[in-house]
Amino acid sequence: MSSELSPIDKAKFLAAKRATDFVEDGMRVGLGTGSTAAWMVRLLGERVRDEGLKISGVPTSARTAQLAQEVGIKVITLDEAKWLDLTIDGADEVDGDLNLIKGGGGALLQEKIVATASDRMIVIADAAKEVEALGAFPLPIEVIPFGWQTSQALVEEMLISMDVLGRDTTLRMNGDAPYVTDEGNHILDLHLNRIGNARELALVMNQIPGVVENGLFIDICDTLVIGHGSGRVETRDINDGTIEDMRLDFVEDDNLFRDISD
Ligand SMILES: O=C[C@H](O)[C@H](O)[C@H](O)COP(=O)(O)O
Repeated sequence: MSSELSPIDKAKFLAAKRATDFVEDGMRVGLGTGSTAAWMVRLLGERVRDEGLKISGVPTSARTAQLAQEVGIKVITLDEAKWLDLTIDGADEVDGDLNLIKGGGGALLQEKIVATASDRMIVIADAAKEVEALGAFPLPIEVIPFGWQTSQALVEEMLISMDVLGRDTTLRMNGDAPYVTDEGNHILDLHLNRIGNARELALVMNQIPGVVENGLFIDICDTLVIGHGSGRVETRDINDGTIEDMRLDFVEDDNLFRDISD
């Protein structure tokens, strides 16, 4: 079965596997969204089943909630958890300071709330997600449906006033209809190419009426786990500066690899 996995899927799996080592009995864990995070949820489900690991999971989307329940993780709400020990999530881009673009899968709002309410955020990714400067991946901006075109115009005006080079903004679609997030909102994707000052842009975007949240995660990620198709896994922690470089065996497990599509 593993031979059917592409190197990029192996990389995602291995990053997820290393990150689950940080999960301990009794923890309240934020469960991210996306194809990489889905591996992590499945691996935690294995540990719950095989080792009797006792954790409570706070999912960051309806689809992660469903997967977590399917694999036997106890699911609670953020309000029940109040504060989390750890959140593990994927990312669309990560720079050298561990700042991120997230929201390619539309879950940025819940993801940012959950990650911010955690003692530690671990991001898991394949090596292709590492960039020198954020922005090649379109930046998602979640807007409320009411007056979204006005919000879009205000976003574009703001980009001009900030001298941002790429200013093309598009409404994310789901077939013929606008994409709708779990919170009932829409998403504008900003095609910026390269973001000069991500910190400033993140603050400014959230001042625009109608904007609920943006996909820039600044100073939120503590630890980055990068997987490679070769089996190499790098773990970098921004707080203590540690870097770990290891190799993990890729273990075939039919149960694990079934139904991993997200
Ligand atoms: O909204 C989606 C999330 O931010 C994901 O974590 C992000 O898009 C990465 O997803 P994937 O692991 O599928 O590349």
